[in-house]
Amino acid sequence: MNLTTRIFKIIVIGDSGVGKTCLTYRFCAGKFPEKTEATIGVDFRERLVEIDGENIKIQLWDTAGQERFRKSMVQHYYRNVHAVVFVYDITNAASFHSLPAWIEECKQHALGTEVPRILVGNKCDLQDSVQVNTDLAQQFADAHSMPLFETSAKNPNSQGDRNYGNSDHVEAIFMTVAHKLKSQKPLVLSQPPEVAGFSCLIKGSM
Ligand SMILES: Nc1nc2c(ncn2[C@@H]2O[C@H](COP(=O)(O)OP(=O)(O)OP(=O)(O)O)[C@@H](O)[C@H]2O)c(=O)[nH]1
Repeated sequence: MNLTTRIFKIIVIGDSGVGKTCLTYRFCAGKFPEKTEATIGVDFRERLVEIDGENIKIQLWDTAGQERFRKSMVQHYYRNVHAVVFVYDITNAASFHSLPAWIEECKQHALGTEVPRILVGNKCDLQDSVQVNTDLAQQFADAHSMPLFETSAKNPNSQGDRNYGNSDHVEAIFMTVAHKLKSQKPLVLSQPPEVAGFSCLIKGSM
């Protein structure tokens, strides 16, 4: 019997308002939060999943998009990171144009190229307000060797131009990252098993 639980630390970064809190909440709590406030420092959510008979704890570090709320915490985000999720808002071109700066921040904190990265375009339910088309985002993703996912934390079943037909797409995105990490060589962090299911720390305002 396997008594250890591997922990995967995944940081979620991108401009303020792109939906990082909503995406992480969707994955950990299974729903869209009724109300969110700007993240201060970092919020931390986690969910226990089982992959191929092994317990995996997926820790999502929801980082503040606003510079003034990041400064003091930023060093902590980047310690022992297993994967990075870059998020932009498909209805906000500026959030897409900020991506190089977020990639640079990772580089500044010595995140190696071996750390898997994915790109997520959020808010696909708002198809009438698209400012970043899929082809442009795909070119960027290809140039940085990242897979691209377009989704909606609000309605993960939203039908967009392409790729959005899968049910609970947000779930599939984070599980894809977890599967990728599991297939890599064993990681050092482990801890005794906890109660089955998931636990989730959420902001007081929700
Ligand atoms: N329509 C729509 N709105 C969304 C979606 N995801 C988030 N939002 C809204 O976008 C706003 C910002 O969402 P947050 O999740 O707080 O954004 P954030 O990236 O965590 O922002 P910071 O904490 O400031 O970095 C909120 O009003 C959400 O309700 C989505 O998929 N669709």
